[in-house]
Amino acid sequence: MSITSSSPSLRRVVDPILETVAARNPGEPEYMQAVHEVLESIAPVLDERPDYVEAGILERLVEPERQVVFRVPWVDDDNRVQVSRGFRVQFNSALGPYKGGLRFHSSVNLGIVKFLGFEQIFKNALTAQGIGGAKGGSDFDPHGRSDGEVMRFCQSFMDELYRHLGEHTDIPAGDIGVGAREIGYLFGRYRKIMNRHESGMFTGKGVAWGGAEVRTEATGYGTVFFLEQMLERSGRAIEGLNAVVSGSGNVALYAIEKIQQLGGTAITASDSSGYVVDEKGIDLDLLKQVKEVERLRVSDYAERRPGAHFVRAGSVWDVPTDIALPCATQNELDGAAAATLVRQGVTAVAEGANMPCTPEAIEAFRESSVLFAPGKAANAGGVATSALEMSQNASRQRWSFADSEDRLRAIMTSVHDMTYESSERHGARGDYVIGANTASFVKVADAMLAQGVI
Ligand SMILES: NC(=O)C1=CN([C@@H]2O[C@H](COP(=O)(O)OP(=O)(O)OC[C@H]3O[C@@H](n4cnc5c(N)ncnc54)[C@H](O)[C@@H]3O)[C@@H](O)[C@H]2O)C=CC1
Ligand SMILES: O=C(O)CCC(=O)C(=O)O
Repeated sequence: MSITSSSPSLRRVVDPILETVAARNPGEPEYMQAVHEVLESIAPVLDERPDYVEAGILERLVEPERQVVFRVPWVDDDNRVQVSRGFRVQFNSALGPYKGGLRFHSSVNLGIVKFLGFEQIFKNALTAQGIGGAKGGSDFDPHGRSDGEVMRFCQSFMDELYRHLGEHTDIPAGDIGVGAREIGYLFGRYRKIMNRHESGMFTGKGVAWGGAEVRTEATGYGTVFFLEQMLERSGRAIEGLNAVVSGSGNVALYAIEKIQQLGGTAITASDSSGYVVDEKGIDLDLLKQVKEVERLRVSDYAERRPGAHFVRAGSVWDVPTDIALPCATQNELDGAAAATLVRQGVTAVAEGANMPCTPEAIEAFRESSVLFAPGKAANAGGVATSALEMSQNASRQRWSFADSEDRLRAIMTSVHDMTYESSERHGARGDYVIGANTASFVKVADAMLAQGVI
């Protein structure tokens, strides 16, 4: 269901907003895509709640509360000055302090950060952990850079960003290109500048210095927990099924781990150079060694693993599978790839990455009744566990791995149920896109309504 099938009066509400967003944010197709998806999904809510429209909730939602763009100068190993660009978009704090990751990748620009920040508002609402939405990052790419270069870049990045952060203001975490090493350097610089060990101002920290058990695993595990719930609702289970996974970073690795723990077989992993197929099931220890420790390519995995093969051309979505888990990056699974997956009998798709499926791909899954879990629901386990990290920091407690995993599983079950129930309530049972967008939008809109025009 989309608003395009709804009344002309609703189109009169949404179309001018989409036009304004397009005019105000030229050259930001990913941001437009994210806004379209949400606004086109919430027609049933707007129908019931004209007060949201009258209070200008939509117009306010699509305009970030604050956007910071800044220069990040740093010195490379050849003693040359490099200048990167830094971003933080503090999108919406109606539900709690700004919360969302930092991405370091050459493709990062303001539009990418805005699409991620916009998605984060709704994802964070679904976790029910009292966190607002934000995202940030830089066009600096850590790949191929020495530890010293990464450290100097992170320190310079924090030299500006620190003034916008704080445990009650804005709490960053990792995303593409920002893992344990980068978080260490960023946190260290903040601590030095502020002269205080403010644990709750960053999540994803090392467990020995304020980090939470399971945060590393949480996004991948959470995606699989959501998938498990979705399959269970239709009388199926992960056990015995094959999964095709894209990516080989944080989300992909731990999605693979949980699939294998639940009796499924994850048979692929990928990076920007190509993908590996390993019909016996990915050897996770080897993949972690190659990607996390040695920071090499998936082709190196294939070279060391008997029976696995590396494919440079084509797409990981060409591999026949029961389950597809896009865990790499935005728009990595398009309409043609979706058609191939459907033709080859895919049962369920869960987005570990943010917006990895194009609108055409989502439409193809809907038309074929493939179970489809949108990222803002399926990958909410990462940020939810970040909120658990903040709770532990505030109360100076430490929860065990098992306890933290139980809490993550309970949150993902609740995200699933909330999403499913909202899809039912809005006349689209089992459509998790409608369910996630309507359930989260209502939470944010109610908070904005209660807090007045600010
Ligand atoms: N880390 C987290 O807690 C969360 C991450 N996400 C999303 O999950 C996705 C992956 O993030 P992480 O695993 O954290 O990052 P990462 O940096 O650990 O891994 C990213 C992976 O994607 C691959 N990749 C990047 N660009 C690619 C391209 N153009 N083609 C093919 N592969 C490509 C990289 O090779 C790498 O394997 C992103 O969309 C991110 O926004 C979503 C929720 C939370
Ligand atoms: O853990 C966090 O604060 C943010 C994770 C994130 O960036 C995401 O959910 O996309």
